[in-house]
Amino acid sequence: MAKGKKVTVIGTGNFGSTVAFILAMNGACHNIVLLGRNYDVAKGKALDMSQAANAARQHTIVKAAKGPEDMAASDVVIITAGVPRTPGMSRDDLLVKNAEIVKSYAKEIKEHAPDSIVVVVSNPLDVMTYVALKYTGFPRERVMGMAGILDAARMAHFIYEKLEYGAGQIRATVMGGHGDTMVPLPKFTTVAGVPIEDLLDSEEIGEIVRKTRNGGAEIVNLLGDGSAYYAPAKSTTVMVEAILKDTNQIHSCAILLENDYGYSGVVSGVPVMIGAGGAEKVINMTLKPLQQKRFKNSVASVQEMIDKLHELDFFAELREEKK
Ligand SMILES: NC(=O)C1=CN([C@@H]2O[C@H](COP(=O)(O)OP(=O)(O)OC[C@H]3O[C@@H](n4cnc5c(N)ncnc54)[C@H](O)[C@@H]3O)[C@@H](O)[C@H]2O)C=CC1
Ligand SMILES: O=C([O-])CC(=O)C(=O)O
Repeated sequence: MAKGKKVTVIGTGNFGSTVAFILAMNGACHNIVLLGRNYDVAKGKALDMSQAANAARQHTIVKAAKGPEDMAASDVVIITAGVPRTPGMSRDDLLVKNAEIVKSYAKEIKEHAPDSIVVVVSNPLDVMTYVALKYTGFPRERVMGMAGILDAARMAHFIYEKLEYGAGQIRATVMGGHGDTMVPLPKFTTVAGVPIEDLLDSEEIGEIVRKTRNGGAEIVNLLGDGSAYYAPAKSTTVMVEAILKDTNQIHSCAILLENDYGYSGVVSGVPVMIGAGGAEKVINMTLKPLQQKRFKNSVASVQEMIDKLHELDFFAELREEKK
């Protein structure tokens, strides 16, 4: 257990509750704070999770926040508040509504947990990470979005479905934005070190890439009234534990690009070394021309949404602050 460590989870819906529950079950930290819109619901869930931690022989304490000030001294703050999509919608359709929600919480984090590392999960993920970055004013190392670990886990699942062996040994890589233009990278994907191109033909790999891109929508269509949360929550705890335990592991995360892969000023998913300081280093891999083209396309779709927010004068408050 990371002694004395504190994690605040904002949003007590499916994603927020599940991520907090997994952290409590793993004994990843001493204190978890649930900050939701309804105090009684947050308190009920916090009590339930604290009792589960006892059953699991962990001494993590989960508490409900009475207000945003209770996130003070958090090492990590996870933003899960936001509306999920329903069948027929794309993640991008959530842009304006969720940008307002993430902005309001980013301002609270800036005020009450100024030294924390922020992990964003609300969708559309890359733009929400950008919004959190701007409205906390934190350096890029301390504001990351979670998606690449989830998308890679989905790709690994689809590879296993096809191969019927290698479960737990599949290392998939997905870069780019967490949307329809994400970039699964079969060339950087192996099973126990064996490249998947030696195990599957190009048609089979093409099908895996398509299924990975559609992985979130497939679950949205099946659930009918919300989106996936078990794999997303587990993937988020991988990032949070890498921070709390200072592992220096490399994971694909959404981060502000600053002269990375030829881009600056836009958020996208790239391999990042994660440690106690957050995103301590962006790993620049050499992409082939087709991979570069797909990454460019993905970056452009995130940039379009950032531009749309600028058109709506969403960042006006920041201009006022600077004056
Ligand atoms: N990054 C990723 O890979 C993934 C991202 N997501 C995203 O995570 C977010 C949360 O998903 P779920 O927990 O499943 O949804 P949910 O509907 O179960 O919970 C949403 C939470 O946001 C809060 N919320 C909603 N409107 C709010 C408002 N106006 N102000 C303050 N809080 C508000 C709700 O009170 C609730 O706590 C969604 O935006 C979803 O698209 C979901 C899965 C994967
Ligand atoms: O599909 C969605 O809307 C939720 C999400 O981001 C995912 O599960 O990948």
